[in-house]
Amino acid sequence: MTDNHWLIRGAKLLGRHAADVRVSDGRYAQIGNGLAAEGATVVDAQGLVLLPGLVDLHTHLREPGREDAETVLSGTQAAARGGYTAVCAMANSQPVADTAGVVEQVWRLGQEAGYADVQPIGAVSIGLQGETMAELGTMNASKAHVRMFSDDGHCVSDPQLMRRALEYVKTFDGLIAQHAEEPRLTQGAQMHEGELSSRLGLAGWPAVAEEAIIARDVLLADYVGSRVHFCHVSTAGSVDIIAAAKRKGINVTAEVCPHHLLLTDERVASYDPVFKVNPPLRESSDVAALRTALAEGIIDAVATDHAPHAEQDKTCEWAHARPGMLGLETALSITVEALGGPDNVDWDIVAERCSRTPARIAGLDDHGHDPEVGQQANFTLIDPTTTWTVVPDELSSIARNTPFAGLNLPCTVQATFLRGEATVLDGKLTDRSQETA
Ligand SMILES: NC(=O)N[C@@H](CC(=O)O)C(=O)O
Ligand SMILES: [Zn+2]
Ligand SMILES: [Zn+2]
Repeated sequence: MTDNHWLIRGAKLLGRHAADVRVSDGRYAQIGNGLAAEGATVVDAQGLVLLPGLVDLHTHLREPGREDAETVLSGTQAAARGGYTAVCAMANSQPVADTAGVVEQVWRLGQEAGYADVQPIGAVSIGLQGETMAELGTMNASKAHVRMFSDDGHCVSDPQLMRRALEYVKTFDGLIAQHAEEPRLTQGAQMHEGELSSRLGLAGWPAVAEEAIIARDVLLADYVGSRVHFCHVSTAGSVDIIAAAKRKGINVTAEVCPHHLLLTDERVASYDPVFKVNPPLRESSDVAALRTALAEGIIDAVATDHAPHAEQDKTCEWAHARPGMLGLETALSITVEALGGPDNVDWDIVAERCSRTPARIAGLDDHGHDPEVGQQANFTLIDPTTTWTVVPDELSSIARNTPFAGLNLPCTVQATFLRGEATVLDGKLTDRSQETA
């Protein structure tokens, strides 16, 4: 059923004043008080907070290649339930998204599913091998309009390749999203290197392996005059380097993941591989520094690094388990928690870090806008007064590897609208199969 006219009644826009919002033919049509229903479907949004639809800079959708862990459909359904209207899909699929063909396929699958816009990220190097630059220009010129490139899962560790890639993307105002991990410093690494790794006898992944690459790439971005974005920043030392770079006016941006804002390496003591992730869970001093940096804007955005893994790749011995955890359906709740909880959070900062800024970084012009007549109606409605318990089997993702199982979290997503159509209503996915035939 197509429903083109909606009246959202009484939502608190950006958590501030309540207003009625009329949505017609995909766009905001009227914003005011006491608007008449006039044939529109009415959504009672009293007490709900309206935010621009969230935008994820870092999602692993696993299609093509590992549809047993996630598909574009299941991943974007998880996104919609998490309040997202757009996700950037990482390139480490099988085959790797290193050609126009693969990025166009992923883009089209997103459009067909109809739950969130999928913006493919292209690989920097062919096959993520870190040797030969992929055809960035061809991917940019394709229907998928790729502007962001990343070898995520791997670091672009060769400084010459990184330099050339930065030079190349500069020609079309693109950017490189770096997974900062000096591979020589993390060989065999199983967890954060610190007091606990020594005690548990697990090989360490030192903070300096991340910080050394971030420092190098800040210098390269400055030298080349191009843009670098740092994925999943996890240490206090990285925050210091990024802050210094920004003070100098160097064009760098950074994201932090919800799990790094909430969890520490102490979880590893359970040897439950659900807590294994790259970069690893760090120390409480890192968590504190990341929270402050996010609140202050030194870290620009929250990104999920949603990394679904099939049961057999996660429910095994720690050393053999794949790194990565689910994120899309829990990110908003954890961000609110990390920014002071539902009673104290500044919703404008949530909108900035989870929607406006990531949309700007990714170049998604129709996303990340506050309600304004004429803009595309991409938004989400959040109930800040409710809490929910994370039950893995109730998530929309195919995979089950959430590190937050059993946790009681603030805020529920009541509805999400993509281009003026509900993808989630009353907390449940809508049927989108008619929309996209
Ligand atoms: N974060 C992870 O631990 N894993 C990611 C890759 C990555 O983001 O580096 C994955 O693709 O599973
Ligand atoms: Zn990564
Ligand atoms: Zn990732």
